[in-house]
Amino acid sequence: MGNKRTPLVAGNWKMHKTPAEAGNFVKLLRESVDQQGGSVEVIVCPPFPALAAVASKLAGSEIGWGAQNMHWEAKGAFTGEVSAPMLQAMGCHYVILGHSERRGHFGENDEVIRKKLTAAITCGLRPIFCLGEDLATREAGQAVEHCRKQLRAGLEGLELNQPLALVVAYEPIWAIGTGKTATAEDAVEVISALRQEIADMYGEEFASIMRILYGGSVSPESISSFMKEEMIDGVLVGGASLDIDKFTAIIQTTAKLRGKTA
Ligand SMILES: O=C(CO)COP(=O)(O)O
Repeated sequence: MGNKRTPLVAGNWKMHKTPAEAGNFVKLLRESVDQQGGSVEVIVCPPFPALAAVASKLAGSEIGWGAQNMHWEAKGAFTGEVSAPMLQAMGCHYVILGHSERRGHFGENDEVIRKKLTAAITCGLRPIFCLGEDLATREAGQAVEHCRKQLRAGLEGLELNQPLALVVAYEPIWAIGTGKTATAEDAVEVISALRQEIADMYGEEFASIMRILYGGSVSPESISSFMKEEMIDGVLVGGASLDIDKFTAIIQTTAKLRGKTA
């Protein structure tokens, strides 16, 4: 029974780890979680300077990697930025877009995020499109509507040829880095609404295949409550993905509860 979606465990390292630290980490990760036959998809998203080290240590492994941001133009006079073709040339499969830290600290709005999503997909990168409400919005009972709106705003006019080209991550802002996770029920409520929205935009079949993750203070202790819910297709992990034991434990619990056998 259940759905056919392969669970995804993604580590967002944010602004952590030098190239040497990142290389050592993924070497250990490879030793402990590679060779599961793709029952769980695992990726890490290091900062830009560590991408080359990660790519070289993970070459030929089942573990993938992605970036945390990109510009929407392919090239040009944009000091300090990197583009989708550059990330693709580094072997990135994924790019995190729309993260609340980009929205909050760097002023990224729906229009910017939409342009980035389009550029990434056009280039063959899979965006992990993050969205989520702040505490005031949740307390006002507006969480579901807020997230639906963010999803629609990001995807407006976006052509998707296939549902695996995009991953959505529900990350309530009040749960990020706070040690306070949403309950699995909270996450299921929002994620079900997002899946319905995807069905309205792209059709039921699309919505049954596209993956929607939860993120926000995910830990070895909380992972099983999320992975018991068929509606949640994996997790986007911040702090706990920096620690090899914690990240490995999260992956192993996900494999145990939800791993797909080929
Ligand atoms: O922002 C996050 C992942 O993108 C979540 O971070 P934490 O797991 O540290 O709360």
